[in-house]
Amino acid sequence: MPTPATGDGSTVDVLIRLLDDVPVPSYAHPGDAGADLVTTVDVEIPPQGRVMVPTGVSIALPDGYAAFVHPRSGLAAKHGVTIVNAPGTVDAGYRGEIKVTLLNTDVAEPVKLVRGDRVAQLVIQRVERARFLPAETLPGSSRGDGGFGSSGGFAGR
Ligand SMILES: O=c1ccn([C@H]2C[C@H](O)[C@@H](COP(=O)(O)OP(=O)(O)OP(=O)(O)O)O2)c(=O)[nH]1
Ligand SMILES: [Mg+2]
Repeated sequence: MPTPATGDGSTVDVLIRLLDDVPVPSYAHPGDAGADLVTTVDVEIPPQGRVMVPTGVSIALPDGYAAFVHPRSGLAAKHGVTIVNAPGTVDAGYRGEIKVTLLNTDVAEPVKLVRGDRVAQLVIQRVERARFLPAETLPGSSRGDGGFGSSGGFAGR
C-alpha cells in the first residue's frame, strides 16, 4: 500500500449558534471537505421548482474565511436536486441563518424532504480579498482571450 502524502490536517474554529433543535454540522468521514446541513422544515419541491429552506444554524467565521453551501451529490444523482446558486457564499460578516435555495431539476417527479434531512454541505475556505489595480493593458498569456470551449469540446463535436 502506498503511503498517503501527508497534509497538515489543519482546522479552524468557527462559532456556531443553533437556532433550532438541529445537530452541529458534522463531517461524515475524516478528511471530508463538507459538513452536512439539514433542513428544519418539511418541504415538497415541485418538478422544476425551487424552495428556500432554513438550516437552523448561524455562524461567525474568522476574517479571511468564507463558507460555501454546496449541493450533495447523492440528492443530485438520485433525485435531481441541486442548489440554484451553487455554491452559495456565506460571508465572514454574515450572522443570519444559513439558508439553502434548493432546485428540483426533475421535469416530472416532485421531491419530498422532511425536517432533519441533510440537504447541503458547508465547505469552509480561506479566501483572498483583491486589491483591484486598474490598468490600460494586461500582461500577455498563453491562453489570451480564448475561452468558452477554445481548447476543444466533446469528442467529435
Ligand atoms: O446559499 C446561500 C447564500 C448566501 N447566504 C447568506 C450568507 C451571505 O453572506 C448572504 C448574502 O449572500 P450573497 O452575497 O450571495 O447574496 P446577495 O444577493 O449578493 O445579497 P447581499 O446584497 O445581501 O450581499 O446570504 C445563505 O444563507 N445561503
Ligand atoms: Mg452579496
